[in-house]
Amino acid sequence: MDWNDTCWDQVIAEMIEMGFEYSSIVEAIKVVGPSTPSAVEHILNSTTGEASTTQTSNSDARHGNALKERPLSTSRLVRQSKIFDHFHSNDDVKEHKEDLPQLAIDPNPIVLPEPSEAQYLDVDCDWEQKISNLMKKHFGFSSLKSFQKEAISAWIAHKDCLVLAATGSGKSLCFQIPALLSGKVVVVISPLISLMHDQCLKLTRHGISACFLGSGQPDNTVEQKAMRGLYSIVYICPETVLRLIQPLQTLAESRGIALFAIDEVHCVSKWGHDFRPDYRRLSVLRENFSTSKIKSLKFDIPLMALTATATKRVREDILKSLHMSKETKVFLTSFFRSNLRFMVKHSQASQASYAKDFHELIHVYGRKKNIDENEKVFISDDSDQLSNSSNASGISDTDSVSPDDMDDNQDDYAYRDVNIMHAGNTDDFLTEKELSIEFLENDIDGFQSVDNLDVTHGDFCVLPHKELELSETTDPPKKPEGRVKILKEPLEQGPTIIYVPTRQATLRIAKYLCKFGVKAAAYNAGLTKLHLRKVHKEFHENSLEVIVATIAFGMGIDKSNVRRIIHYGWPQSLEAYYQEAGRAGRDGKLADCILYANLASKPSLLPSRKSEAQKKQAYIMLSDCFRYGMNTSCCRAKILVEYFGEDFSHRKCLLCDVCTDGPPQKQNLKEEACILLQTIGANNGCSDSKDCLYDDDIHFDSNYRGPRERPNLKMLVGKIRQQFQKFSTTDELWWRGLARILEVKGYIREGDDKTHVQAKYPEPTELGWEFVKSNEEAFYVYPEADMLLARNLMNKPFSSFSEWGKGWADPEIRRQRLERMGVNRNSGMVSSSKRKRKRKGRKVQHDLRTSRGRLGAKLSKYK
Ligand SMILES: Nc1ncnc2c1ncn2[C@@H]1O[C@H](COP(=O)(O)OP(=O)(O)OP(=O)(O)O)[C@@H](O)[C@H]1O
Ligand SMILES: [Mg+2]
Repeated sequence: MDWNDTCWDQVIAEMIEMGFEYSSIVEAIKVVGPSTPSAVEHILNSTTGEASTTQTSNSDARHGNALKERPLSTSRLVRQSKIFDHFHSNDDVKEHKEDLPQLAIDPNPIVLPEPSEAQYLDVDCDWEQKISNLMKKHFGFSSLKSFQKEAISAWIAHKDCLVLAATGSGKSLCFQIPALLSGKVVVVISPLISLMHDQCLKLTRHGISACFLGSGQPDNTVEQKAMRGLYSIVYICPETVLRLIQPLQTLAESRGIALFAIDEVHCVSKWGHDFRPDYRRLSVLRENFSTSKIKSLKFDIPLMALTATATKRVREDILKSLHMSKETKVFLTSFFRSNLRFMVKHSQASQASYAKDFHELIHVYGRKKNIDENEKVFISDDSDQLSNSSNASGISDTDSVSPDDMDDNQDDYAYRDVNIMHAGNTDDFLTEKELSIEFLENDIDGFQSVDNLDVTHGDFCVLPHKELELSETTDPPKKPEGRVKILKEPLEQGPTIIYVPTRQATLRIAKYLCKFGVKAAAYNAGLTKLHLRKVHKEFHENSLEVIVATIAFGMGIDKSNVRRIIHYGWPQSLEAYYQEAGRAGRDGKLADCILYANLASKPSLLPSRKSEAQKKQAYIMLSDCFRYGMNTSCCRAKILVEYFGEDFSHRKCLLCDVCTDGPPQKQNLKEEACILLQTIGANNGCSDSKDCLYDDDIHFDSNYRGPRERPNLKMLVGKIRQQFQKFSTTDELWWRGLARILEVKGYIREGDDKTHVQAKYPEPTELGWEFVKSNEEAFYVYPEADMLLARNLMNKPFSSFSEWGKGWADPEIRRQRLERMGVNRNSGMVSSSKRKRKRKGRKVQHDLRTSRGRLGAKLSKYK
């Protein structure tokens, strides 16, 4: 035989993993040669479907019942074998060894406890050692992290489990190991095709057969093969699972399904940051893969749900929505990532601020000042495609914003990529082959020479985080030596991901960086899949330095050495922010997570088709994010992990900007707080405010009926400026910050029936009035980011608002302004829809005037 041994070994190893018998494999290879697909086809299509069974029975005699009950033919439905049926006994392996000395067979064959024992599995049992060997063989590391151990124990005990562990902590291993251990198929439900690609590539590289099914998989033979049990791990998008229930049931009865893993399971919940309605329908898994539905099953097929970002409410929703068992084990690990350095920086986050904000990046990566023609290709071709694709779908990045989705400020919003999988028809440039799993598998050749693709397997605890346990009262905190050393160390080399809210921004920033010799590329769902795949590949190969992406890039993407995650513009939630920031520093080394946001402007909700309840929730999440940005006094990592319900009360990260720069000086704002509360009360017709000093200069309808007629914060600040000389040049921004502090203290609340990122139509609470009346002299607080910003603005001759505040004394100016604000002396405030109509009318008039003007100018030429 002239085939070389390595080839043989590889094919045999792959096929044993798929669940085929050694003897059948050898027979098949003798006929078709050492090619896995051909050998698989041969076995499955062979008229001796029985042949394999016959051989199986021969080998059964040698291997015992365990192997006998592993079916190879889909036509033969047998009872679901136990998980342990698939572990080889020592004898089995010895026999294999004798037959095939060259084959790298696990020297420590797996012997698992009896199923009865497994119900109460002791983690010190031998199975851990077996897993360790498998891990060493496939992944190059040998010990499970404790949450992985627990999740696998739950699976062995046939229990459902919910795994909540930090980004990059190794959740995938929890469902990969069951595939290796049991010889059955693990079905992984995953939301993004890019993520499925990524994981399949990695698994294949580690010698584990895997495929993905879904809209991005044009090769329909892959689906058939998967349903016949030819892949150990099958990634499926939720829509496809719903379509494939029946074939999956057949698979469960033939080769067997070890587990349904629902990755990124926060997508199930409406209260999460990335709700996908199809995920919610995954309760079909419990209904259709239970002992009551499939008679040959002895246990319901376990569900394993995994995510890095789920609040308590989301967790509860997941358990309920997926109909997970009442005995579901919930494994919660720390969300804290001790090597991530969080920072927030004020920026317009627009083209005007690129030079200032990307100065450092250019310094790190840039090589030249002139545009290199080669580097232009990263973006130039696709910018045309982008405009085509967005026009074709009728969505322009900025046009699709609905005014209803806006809060006061309308800064960074636009159409946002929702899901690369649903991104429309951008496949035109891709051949079928290029999207097939075979192509993906071939792709790994390109990766093999790249050291860095294979992530290092560092735990995140490499930084001395024990030292983080500090007393909050130490002010300034004592910085332990280990941490100080880390702070002084420069960031190691590695790529950067910049997250932006719009597709246009991806292109603009990538282009800008390329100009300075940075190897940058844009990534958004409007670009062709060809481009996206190229970006992925180059990112993994380390030939790209910066990726400028929308949310389409990243979820679950595992690259060890990402050194910076920059968010350029407000994220929509802390869940999304932490999920994206979690791409950084997976090697355990120091990495930066910087949020550049316009701290002078409230973030807006991006347009989407959300129900009222969802929109309300989205505003709450946006508000949390806004407050994270405004915070100046609390460790950022603490805010983030506590957001997910973790107790971090006596700890600080000592890396973030707040920990390192320290909070600003506390200020006594008793007077200002009382004035604000009383002004609010006076304008809310509140009886407690009768003894206030302010006459109601802006006459709102005294018979106002509903909360919508309340003055908003901006107007209230106008009143304060007008009535108090000492505050006449203060900035609205500053008062906005104070109002937020009062809201957090419970002194004011939202008077509107809508949810806003902070109280927009504030009204005082009982507690607020008590505070005003109290004899407490002082009200010391840390000024928030917008207050500090306003203070800087006030150092200038006039801030925009102080200019605005100045004219209020003049009755005519006041009248005009009130009119512009939509306040009618007789009827109170006009409704927002009236205001909108008015604005529209004004715009039409303006357009008419300008076109008339232009026409006039043209005509005048001919006079
Ligand atoms: N027990 C372990 N020991 C060492 N490294 C591990 C271990 N388990 C997993 N890893 C490594 O951790 C890295 C991250 O794993 P994985 O992609 O599963 O993270 P994740 O928790 O799914 O993250 P995300 O939430 O971002 O999807 C992988 O490169 C993996 O090889
Ligand atoms: Mg993952």
